[in-house]
Amino acid sequence: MRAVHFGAGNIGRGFVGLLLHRAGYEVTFVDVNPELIGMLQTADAYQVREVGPDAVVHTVTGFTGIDSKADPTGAAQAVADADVVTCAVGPTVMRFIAPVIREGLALRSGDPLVVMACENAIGASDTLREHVLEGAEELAAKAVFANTAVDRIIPPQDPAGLDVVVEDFFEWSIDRSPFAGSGAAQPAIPDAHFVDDLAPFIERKLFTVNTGHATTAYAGWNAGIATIAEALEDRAIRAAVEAALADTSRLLLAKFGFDADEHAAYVARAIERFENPALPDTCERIGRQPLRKLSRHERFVQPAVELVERGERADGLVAAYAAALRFDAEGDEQAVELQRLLHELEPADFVAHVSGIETGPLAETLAERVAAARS
Ligand SMILES: NC(=O)c1ccc[n+]([C@@H]2O[C@H](COP(=O)([O-])OP(=O)(O)OC[C@H]3O[C@@H](n4cnc5c(N)ncnc54)[C@H](O)[C@@H]3O)[C@@H](O)[C@H]2O)c1
Ligand SMILES: O=P(O)(O)OC[C@@H](O)[C@@H](O)[C@H](O)[C@H](O)CO
Repeated sequence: MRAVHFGAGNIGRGFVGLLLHRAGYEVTFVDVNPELIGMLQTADAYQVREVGPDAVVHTVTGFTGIDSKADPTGAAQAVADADVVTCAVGPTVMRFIAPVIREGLALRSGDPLVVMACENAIGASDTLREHVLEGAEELAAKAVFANTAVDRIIPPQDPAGLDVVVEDFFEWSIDRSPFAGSGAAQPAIPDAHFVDDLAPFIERKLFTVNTGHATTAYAGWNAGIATIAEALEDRAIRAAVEAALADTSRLLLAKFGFDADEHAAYVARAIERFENPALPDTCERIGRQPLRKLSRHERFVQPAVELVERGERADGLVAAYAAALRFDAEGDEQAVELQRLLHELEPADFVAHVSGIETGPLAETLAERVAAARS
């Protein structure tokens, strides 16, 4: 069985590539980083080293790499020949891999290709599908796109090698509904979890792990703290994280009917995972791409909108949004753009442009926070 995975970074090598290898796939990693691809082409194996109480060291073999910038035709042919295509390139990068997948589908014959985006975003595979089929609707029957939710904290790695250090926790939930009647079999990936309805899984993950993570990161950054674990030692920061997660918990319990105790345990486990002392993760990585994180369907604004629609307050999320406005990491293009927009746009225009809310009490509250962050 052959898999092509776009994005040979942390999640690519340390999570999706590993689970596909364990499922028996030969994995071709496609990336645009020539050094990384060179290592993937010459190495026979790399290790995924878990840290934590249930830690295991995994050895991944049977892979290769293709640089899609240098060899777009080779990458498209690999897609054409694959059983499964996955990606973990970042939600904003999916549109750049779409032409390669489109070209691969055009070359393909036989069963429909299974495509699964493994990004932190609701409906990422649907978004990828739109990009792939743009101007090429005739290819629609050649692929089945299934949404997924991926969860494993993987901090920045040593770029000189392929080995990856990861937490021992992982969860890969995949929507099984697109496979029914599609002509493509549900892939056999024993470490993944196929579900009939992905919404509770992706929303619980994004609005707990990622909301809590981002709240910690922005508060930590503003306090001059480098790591997530250190930030959580600060009582005020921990209280801010708890307030944001109290908001999302109210929403998730009301929306999906989760058991309250089980959800409280899920939240507590997420915070424990952030604190893992063996896995130093930075406020800069977790805060990366703040414009994406402040956008309409992301970890702060989406749950806040839904709470307000239900007649509830979202003060913890609003405070986290306000903290994010001060994220000014110099090496992060979106942080630079955020600071430009913050100072050039009127507050209400900033909220409309960045977060997609134009009117109503939440728009007004967020605009007040934007005005405060400008001064
Ligand atoms: N790291 C984590 O803890 C974690 C956990 C769950 C989900 N995710 C999600 O996984 C995705 C990837 O995150 P990551 O941490 O692995 O990032 P990363 O930066 O480590 O890896 C991304 C890789 O994509 C490659 N890339 C960029 N443009 C490309 C293109 N046009 N074609 C092919 N490859 C390209 C980069 O060179 C890089 O190797 C994101 O959506 C992220 O939100 C990350
Ligand atoms: O990847 P992002 O930028 O969407 O979010 C940063 C982190 O919160 C994220 O990578 C987590 O580590 C991950 O989602 C855990 O599963």
